[in-house]
Amino acid sequence: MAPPRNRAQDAHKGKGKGHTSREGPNGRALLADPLSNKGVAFTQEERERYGLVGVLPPAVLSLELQARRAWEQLGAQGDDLAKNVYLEQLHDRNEVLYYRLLCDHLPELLPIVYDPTVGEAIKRYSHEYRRPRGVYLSIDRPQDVRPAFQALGLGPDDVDLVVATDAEQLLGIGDWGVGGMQISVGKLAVYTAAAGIHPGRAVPVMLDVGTGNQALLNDPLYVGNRHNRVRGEAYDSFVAAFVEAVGELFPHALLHWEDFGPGNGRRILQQYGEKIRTFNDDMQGTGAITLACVMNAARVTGTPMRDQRIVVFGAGTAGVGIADQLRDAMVRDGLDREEATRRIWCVDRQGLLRQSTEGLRDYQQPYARPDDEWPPDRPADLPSVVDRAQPTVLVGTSTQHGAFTEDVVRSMARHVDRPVVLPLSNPTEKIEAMPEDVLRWTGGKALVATGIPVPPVELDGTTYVIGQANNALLYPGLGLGAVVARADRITDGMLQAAAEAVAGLADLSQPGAALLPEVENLRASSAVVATAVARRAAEEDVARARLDDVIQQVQDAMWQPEYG
Ligand SMILES: NC(=O)c1ccc[n+]([C@@H]2O[C@H](COP(=O)([O-])OP(=O)(O)OC[C@H]3O[C@@H](n4cnc5c(N)ncnc54)[C@H](O)[C@@H]3O)[C@@H](O)[C@H]2O)c1
Ligand SMILES: O=C(O)C[C@H](O)C(=O)O
Ligand SMILES: [Mg+2]
Repeated sequence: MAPPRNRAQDAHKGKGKGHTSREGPNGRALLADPLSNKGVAFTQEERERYGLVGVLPPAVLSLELQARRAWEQLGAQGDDLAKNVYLEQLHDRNEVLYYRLLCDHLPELLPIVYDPTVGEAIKRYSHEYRRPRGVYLSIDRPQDVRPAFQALGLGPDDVDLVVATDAEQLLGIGDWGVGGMQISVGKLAVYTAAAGIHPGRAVPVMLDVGTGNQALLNDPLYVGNRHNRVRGEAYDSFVAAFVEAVGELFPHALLHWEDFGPGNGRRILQQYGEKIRTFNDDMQGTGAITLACVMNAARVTGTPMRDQRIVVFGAGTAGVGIADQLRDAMVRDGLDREEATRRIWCVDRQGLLRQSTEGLRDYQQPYARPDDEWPPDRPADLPSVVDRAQPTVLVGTSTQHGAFTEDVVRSMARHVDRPVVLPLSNPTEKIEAMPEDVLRWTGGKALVATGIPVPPVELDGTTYVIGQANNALLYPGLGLGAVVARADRITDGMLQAAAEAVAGLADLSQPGAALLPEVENLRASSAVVATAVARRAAEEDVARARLDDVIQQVQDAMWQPEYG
């Protein structure tokens, strides 16, 4: 898994001696190459060898001291968006230093490079724009898809991972066109910080098919395609050209789809999911992390999976992805598919989804309740559904801030002793309820996890740690496991193995314990998840790599933010 054109890493592996300009940039060009740049950490010998004499101030600093300086500079930034911009600039200058900072301060910096600040960075993309990062593909120039990847100068064995978005449904903030590049970049940063995916072997991609966001179309500074979203056949053949180019040029790469609209996202997965190494993070990653959460809640409450009653509010990409995985888990716990489906109530804009509901989408259909069970004249809004269905678990993937009102949560708590409340919408301004409120309304009885990071809540002498039910706790390990195993596909079994591994890492012994492992331990937990995923791939016969010592192979595959 040698990195392409990365002098710092080559040197680490003892291949760094005698480099000439033929093998990589020298002089000032070397400082401009973020994967090779060490800045003032270049030793005197390296400065002489690489044509850096007189280019740098004389002192040689260690990575630790550079990280201390960067941390100081970061602290001087005015707000979280400024911190995000600062970190992205560092990312563009010196990747080892960037990841060193990220790995050393994951709980503090994940919210800056990822959710929730990444939402702000997406919205401000064209205004904060400084440098490009990743591959931008335009639907107006499908002939450029292949040359754009070829221009990376990478060979067939050089890429492990491609993260792509078309930016139609970014987090809960909707369509932000080319600004969506920041979600591909942010997801990859998490892959590297959390699971050691090599930053030089991962490619963020923006599939610019236009935008329906009028404000962007009217903004003279907007740097994306200035037309409405293209749909239909042209869209599908653009996506097909992308999949084909990646498959041919980088045959071992895992293809991760992020923040597509529900129609396209599901269709793409149906088309390619069985054929290539690919997954949709919002449907499958979110489904699996939520399953981990519910499995642990079931441990705490003592209510087995098959007895759960689940209300999903917001039956879109994430909501139905979650419903699917919870249903399958109930089936594994002894129910038949029909019984399991009947234990899930999906509520969307139209209220409870019923067979007669107008505008039902195909992926919602399996969860539509029979009309004789819920007559058309019965109220079907969230409070009525909660009141009648008496759920043990309430999932929020609606983007509706405050939708889990005091009434709804109290009504749930009237029927179950320990209600499981999961307001998963991101970023902060979209969350269905804040954990502090949910805990207060239920006298500390609720088990809560959220998509965004939330500080612990103190209530009546107990500290409630809020697990972050964000796919970031799952997809890095899933991806690393698939890469190590060289899995042909991402199977349901691999997702299930990832969910079980994450669930098993949470310490549920204390009152107020989080339902999920702490972000602080994400690197260690991603390795455990990757090991479980790779093993399952081998069991299911989709692993192409020989896995003699999976634990060691996972460790060996994890890139460390260190200079060579
Ligand atoms: N925590 C996580 O890991 C995670 C992962 C994926 C998505 N999410 C969050 O989930 C939310 C939804 O994302 P998505 O990709 O599924 O989007 P989506 O557009 O596919 O789905 C949202 C659904 O909510 C419905 N909805 C909108 N307004 C509603 C209302 N007033 N009442 C009921 N339903 C309503 C929409 O009709 C749609 O079906 C976002 O905020 C996203 O950040 C969280
Ligand atoms: O990106 C995240 O933070 C989680 C999820 O993929 C989302 O779309 O909200
Ligand atoms: Mg997403």
